Amino acid sequence: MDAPARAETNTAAQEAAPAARGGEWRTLRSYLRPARRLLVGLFFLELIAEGATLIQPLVARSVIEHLEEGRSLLWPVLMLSGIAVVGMVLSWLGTFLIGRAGTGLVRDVRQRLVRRILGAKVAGVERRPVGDFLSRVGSDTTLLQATMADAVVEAAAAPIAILGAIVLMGVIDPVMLALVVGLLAITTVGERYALRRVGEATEQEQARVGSMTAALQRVLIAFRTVKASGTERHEQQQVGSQADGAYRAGVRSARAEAWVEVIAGASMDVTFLVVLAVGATRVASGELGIGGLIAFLLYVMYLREPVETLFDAATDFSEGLAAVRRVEELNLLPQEGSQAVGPGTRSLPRREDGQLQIRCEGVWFGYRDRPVLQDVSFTAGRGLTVLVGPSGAGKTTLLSLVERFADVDRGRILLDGVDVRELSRSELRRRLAYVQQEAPLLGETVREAALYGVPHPEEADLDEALRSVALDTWVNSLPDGLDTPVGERGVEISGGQRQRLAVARALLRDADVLLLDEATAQLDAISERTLLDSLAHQSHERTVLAITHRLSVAAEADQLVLLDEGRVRAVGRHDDLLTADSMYRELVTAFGAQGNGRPPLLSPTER
Ligand SMILES: Nc1ncnc2c1ncn2[C@@H]1O[C@H](COP(=O)(O)OP(=O)(O)OP(=O)(O)O)[C@@H](O)[C@H]1O
Repeated sequence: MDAPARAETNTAAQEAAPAARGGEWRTLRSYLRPARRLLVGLFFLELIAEGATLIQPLVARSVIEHLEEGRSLLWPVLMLSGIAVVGMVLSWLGTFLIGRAGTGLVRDVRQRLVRRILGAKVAGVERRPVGDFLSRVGSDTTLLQATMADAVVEAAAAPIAILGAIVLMGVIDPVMLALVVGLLAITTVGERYALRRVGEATEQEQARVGSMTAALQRVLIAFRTVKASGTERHEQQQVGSQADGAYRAGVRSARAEAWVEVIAGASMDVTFLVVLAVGATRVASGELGIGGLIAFLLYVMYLREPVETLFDAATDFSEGLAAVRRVEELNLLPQEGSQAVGPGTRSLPRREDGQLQIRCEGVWFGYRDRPVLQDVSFTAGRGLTVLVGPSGAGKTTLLSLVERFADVDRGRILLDGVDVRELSRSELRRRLAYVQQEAPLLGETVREAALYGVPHPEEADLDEALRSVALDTWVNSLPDGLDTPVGERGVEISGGQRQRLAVARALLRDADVLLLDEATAQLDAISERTLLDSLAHQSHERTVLAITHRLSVAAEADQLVLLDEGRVRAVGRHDDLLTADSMYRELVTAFGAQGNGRPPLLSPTER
């Protein structure tokens, strides 16, 4: 296997592995780093709130002692009220700030993920189902919010609150304290087991949600095909079975969470009853005052909250770490990087005549270990060069290599003598305009779609580009003209109009090279003719490299490159190939037989 192919396989293996397993805590810390000041502030706020609650039992003991001694209750009652008010204010502030920190954390993680996805290599992104990205960026990050900020602050403050209570309980009665600590320790063992189950089930649930989103996405993209094929029920079962899988994992998670809750609650209830029973005997034997017993019981009740907080935080962490693992897998997507490979970045001088020569020299390329292009060599200069050949011959792959969506395994692709790998990707892509096979539209209106990625949009250029793809009349007929919405996937316009709009966008980019991957495939014969005339005109000023199965385009070309099973079979003009190459003749005959509404490319005698 070639080195680049091996590198790609290795990266894929890395990705497939549970990416950040074991390193989740480090990752989590990196997520929290930007909010660390706020989190530290919240931690102290939490401590003050806990402190205020901690002294309540002592004040309560003092109320009882005041009552026993017949003294005024004014000060103790005022103190209790003051503590309650401070507690409420701090509680509001803490809840709000924790919520804000959580939302901020999710925003940061989402923005980082989107940056990583957009910077990733094309192969890495196209290998995954789209829905999988959506669920990781959407629902997994939401899970992080519920978990992290709350859990981090509260889990950090709770042990201190527990410690404070334990110290004060020790002051009141060390024997009963030993009892309480022993009981709490026993319950921790069961809780740890249940928590591990929560983490596993949550990860499975999120993975199933990802698969469900991906399945639904596929259905929505091919909605008409699904309807026309009558496969609604089948698809419903497919998506439904993923939803069912998520449900079953969710139930497992809920069961484990319920156990955590029960263990937390039971440990406190049992502790309270044991303290009450043992405390009563100690009061009876005079080892403890009644005020002391009441204060101790209040501390046991007080302990319930931080102990439950700790248990909840542990559950949240288990869920959150499962989300971290899934989010981190996307963060490991191999990145393109903007820099050129090799000794240094070169740049292409702007040419006055605005066209660049593309030269392929002995290009080899394979997906994993399967060769797709083999020793491909040809030169495309000013004018229209058309790549033709049977399906799967490697035409789209060749354009991908010019755009550097992937790099050649062997050989070189040169732009005006400069290896494309020695150019930064941004410089390279600035000089190219590319229309991909499906011609998807980005932008909400006709104007936005046409100007997408156009560096210096000018209204006059826009009008001209629309005219040259014969869309001007259509745009004028729209209710809001250029500002008419075109729908999420451009479904409110026809396939042909969408392709023409994509070509207009490519023309507007004013690039030196136009790369068109079946850009006329969805046009009717008359529209195709118009677009071809326009392209022929454009190609006097540019280098156009176009793929087509329509040989009406090929006949217009300055040069044809016939690819077959990844190899260049013939290069020349339509007439030359017609006489010299039997495969080309067969393709032309087959095309003529389909009837494209134009004069036949072969005369009856040639056939
Ligand atoms: N991302 C990929 N991973 C693995 N194999 C791929 C990938 N993309 C394309 N191939 C394979 O590479 C070969 C060439 O594909 P390519 O799309 O370049 O052909 P093409 O000539 O453009 O075909 P068509 O005319 O049908 O669009 C095909 O056998 C295809 O299955």
